[in-house]
Amino acid sequence: MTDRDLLQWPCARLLDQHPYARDFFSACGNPAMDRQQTLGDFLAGLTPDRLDALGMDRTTVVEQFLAFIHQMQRLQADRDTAIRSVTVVGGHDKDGRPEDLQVTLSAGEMIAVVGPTGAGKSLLLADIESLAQGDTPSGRRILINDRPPDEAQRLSGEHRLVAQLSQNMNFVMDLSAHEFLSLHAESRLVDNVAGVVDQILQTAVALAGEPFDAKTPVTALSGGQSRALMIADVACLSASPIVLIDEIENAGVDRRQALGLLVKKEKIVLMATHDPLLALSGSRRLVIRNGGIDAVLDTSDEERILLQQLDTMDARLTTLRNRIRQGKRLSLTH
Ligand SMILES: Nc1ncnc2c1ncn2[C@@H]1O[C@H](COP(=O)(O)OP(=O)(O)OP(=O)(O)O)[C@@H](O)[C@H]1O
Repeated sequence: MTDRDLLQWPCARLLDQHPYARDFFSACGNPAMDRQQTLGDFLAGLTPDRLDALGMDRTTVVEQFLAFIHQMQRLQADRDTAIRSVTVVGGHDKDGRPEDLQVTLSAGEMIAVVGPTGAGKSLLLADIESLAQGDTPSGRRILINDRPPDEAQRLSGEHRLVAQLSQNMNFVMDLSAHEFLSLHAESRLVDNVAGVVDQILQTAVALAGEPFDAKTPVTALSGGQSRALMIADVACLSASPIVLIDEIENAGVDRRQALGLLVKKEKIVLMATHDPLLALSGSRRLVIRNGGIDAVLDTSDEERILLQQLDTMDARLTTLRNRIRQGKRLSLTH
């Protein structure tokens, strides 16, 4: 069916199948409607006064109506495909022994990925990023909302499911932070580009150890500032529901605040880290050994109490770090 076929539908059928069309009619001032009349006849019958009030000619009203229905259908389709869960179906470890488990991660959850160097943490993140289907060295399969992703989801560039924040961040464009974010916001077709850009900048400055100006070229940002900018960008602008973070501890950002931001946006956050503060902030941690998920540890009550103590220690360390940065002396009391 083409959009234009809608014009032949009786209004009753239209309202039944597209109830939101009522909003459009009420914007037209709810003119009297015969439910058996076709939509085309109804729109053709709008009086010149009504068209004047709408500020559109007859052709534009029809185009606007069809565009409105199309947009609403797209929004609904996006909502229906919202990511509620990601499931990792075990493959095998480096020796080919079966990885006999299935782990489901839910929206709004932060999960740490831990294990010694070379254990296979990055490969697990890469498996999720590529929505592996038994076609990577681990043989794992990834399910989205309990089902294998369709080919379009795997290949789509427009609706990327996964955003990856890697340790090495190199900007190659010579733009200011403000110009860079504006370009991104425009490409995402957001309504209020200036407002969104301001929000990202404020968040990034709050996250970064060292504040920076919107006019700073992105190539002049420090490692920590770049990461802060990208975390704020992913949280505020990216539609990707899954965020993979490969180590964050040396980034010089307020790390827990950064994670809280992503989790609040109902994203699924997976992070390779050995920092106890971050690992215990998650609901669970996946322990990787010899290429396989060896255990899934829930954060225990005792660990949550420990996390509060770590928070206090971290706050003290941050104060000391700031005093060092400001060239001050340290003392036993502050
Ligand atoms: N299940 C597996 N089967 C076969 N090869 C694997 C498996 N898991 C990991 N590998 C391989 O082992 C190597 C090390 O893995 P990876 O880089 O993921 O480790 P890592 O834990 O991220 O290491 P680091 O902490 O040093 O970054 C890679 O070449 C990876 O492809």
